[in-house]
Amino acid sequence: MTTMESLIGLVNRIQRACTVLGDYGGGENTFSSLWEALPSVAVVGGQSSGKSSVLESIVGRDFLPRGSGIVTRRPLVLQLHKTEQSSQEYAEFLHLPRRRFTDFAMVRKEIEDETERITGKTKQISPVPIQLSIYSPNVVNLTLIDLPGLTKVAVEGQPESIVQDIETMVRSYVEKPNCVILAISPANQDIATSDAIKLAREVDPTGERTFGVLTKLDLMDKGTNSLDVLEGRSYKLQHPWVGVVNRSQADINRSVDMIVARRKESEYFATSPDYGHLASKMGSVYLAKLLSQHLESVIRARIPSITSLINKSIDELESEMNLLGRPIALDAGAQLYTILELCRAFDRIFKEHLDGGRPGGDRIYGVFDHQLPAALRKLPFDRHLSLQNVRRVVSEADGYQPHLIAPEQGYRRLIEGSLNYFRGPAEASVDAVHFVLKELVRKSIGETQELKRFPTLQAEIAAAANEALERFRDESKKTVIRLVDMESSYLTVDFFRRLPQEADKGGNPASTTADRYAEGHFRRIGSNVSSYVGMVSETLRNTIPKAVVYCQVREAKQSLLNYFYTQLAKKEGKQLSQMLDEDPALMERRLQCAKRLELYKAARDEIDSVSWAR
Ligand SMILES: Nc1nc2c(ncn2[C@@H]2O[C@H](COP(=O)(O)OP(=O)(O)OP(=O)(O)O)[C@@H](O)[C@H]2O)c(=O)[nH]1
Repeated sequence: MTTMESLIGLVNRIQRACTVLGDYGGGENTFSSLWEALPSVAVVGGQSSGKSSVLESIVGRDFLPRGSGIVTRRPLVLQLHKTEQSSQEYAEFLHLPRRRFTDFAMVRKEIEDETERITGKTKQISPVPIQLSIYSPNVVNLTLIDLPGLTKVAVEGQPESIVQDIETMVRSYVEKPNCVILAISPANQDIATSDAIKLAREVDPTGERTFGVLTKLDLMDKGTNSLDVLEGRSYKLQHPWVGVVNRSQADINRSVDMIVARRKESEYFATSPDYGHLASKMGSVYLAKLLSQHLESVIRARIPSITSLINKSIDELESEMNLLGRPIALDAGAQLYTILELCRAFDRIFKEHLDGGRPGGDRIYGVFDHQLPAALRKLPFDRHLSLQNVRRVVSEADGYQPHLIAPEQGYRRLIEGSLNYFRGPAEASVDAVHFVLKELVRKSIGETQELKRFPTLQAEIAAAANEALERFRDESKKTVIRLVDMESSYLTVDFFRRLPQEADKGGNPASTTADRYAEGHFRRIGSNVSSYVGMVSETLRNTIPKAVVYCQVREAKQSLLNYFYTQLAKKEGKQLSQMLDEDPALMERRLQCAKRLELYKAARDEIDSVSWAR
């Protein structure tokens, strides 16, 4: 195989693989497009400019749909493969692998049918290409993309927007720097008004990648010629203009053979008084060779950047595949192992949140440092130990016999009443920490990359972790309530013994009985109780956090999933595989990544295997 054949063959193979994967440039696709990096030749021209005729004479076969209106409604990627002389000519569609078309009338029919399969009978256009390979001794290796003809008006049954839609589609091809533009203009029309040249001028102002083709030279008025165009004086391009003479409508109607038409075309130039001196550089056979050579040199120049795109894509895909993880094993043992691994991965992240490697654990300290003290400060002791209330409680406790020295019962009741208020903040601390832990579970599940693919297992782990947290919460509540109850069950005697004696304080030992019941007395009782309660509050402010950490935080760190593990051990293979039920979108993505990786690797091998003539 010559270098040229292998280079174009290389691009052809990569192109086919791209189409199979739905990569033909354009939006939606989340993968970088290899298609767009590949050089190609796009055929553009106004309606009836002779596009189909040029393509057919390059191929040496008629196989393109004909008719009035907009016939080409999907891009046709036409890959030409030169085969041994005298070998059988055939065509193959990518969407019908293994079916060889030897009858080119059937090829035409299939293009029509396949166009409609996507666009419906609505005469809409679609950017999804049809891919056709032709194997023939009469072609040169070349890939051409036939695009809908540029038009100015919509016709029967076609929406108004089609004019713009076609231009947009054609433009999307020709504006790519890798696209060689084959701009078809009819000779019997002023070149300045050519749709093809207008578009080419816009997207390729320097004319580096535009090949001008002038059709219908035979249809010019007698006595006029196109030498100004063909010799580059009317519109200058970097590449020489090529004139062609295709079959006329009458030839087509008489089904003049393409090979005969090619011969007639070369006779036309050879004997033409106007173009005779250009004969060797005119005609569709020459055009095909010129394009093939040019395409080859473009491909050669593009190979390094294609290679680096491929390598970059392979790296990206491989790291994505790593994130997506391997497909799951089928036997129960391996599945259990996988589940345990995933649980551990989650647990690790959860612990990092508590221990400070990740944020969130500090919010637990926030509960102890702010929420709890604030709640304790807000307890309504002022009201409970108001003069009025103290007087009421003490009197009620005394009954018919008022206390003589100190109101023992009254003190107890006031203290007990006060201590009851501590239940609220104690339970609230437990709940607050519970919610922090729950939130950390949620976060940790989200952050466990390995779990992303298993929504079912995610839900199971979340449920198990939350259940465990509930249990820890119940335990913790019991414990903090017990702390409060312990305070009421035995009062600190020393505190009261150390209180200054009533008599010492008054300064007047001869104080009257009336004095005893005076305001000052109750106020003192209130303030004594208040300082006792303050002392208890201080104690609880320190002990509640200890209880909460002991019952909830420490347990969560040590045994969040313990119960889940024992449940897991009892499960059967089927239940385990249900837990490892992957997100279908993810399975799809892995499949796509794998296919794409295969494509890129194959492309890389292809490139490696082509020996360069440097
Ligand atoms: N005499 C003569 N007729 C030509 C030549 N090129 C094209 N024609 C005729 O011009 C008409 C239009 O040619 P097509 O090849 O169908 O043009 P097209 O650009 O593909 O047209 P649409 O696909 O409909 O946009 C046909 O009747 C061809 O026979 C040529 O060089 N000489």
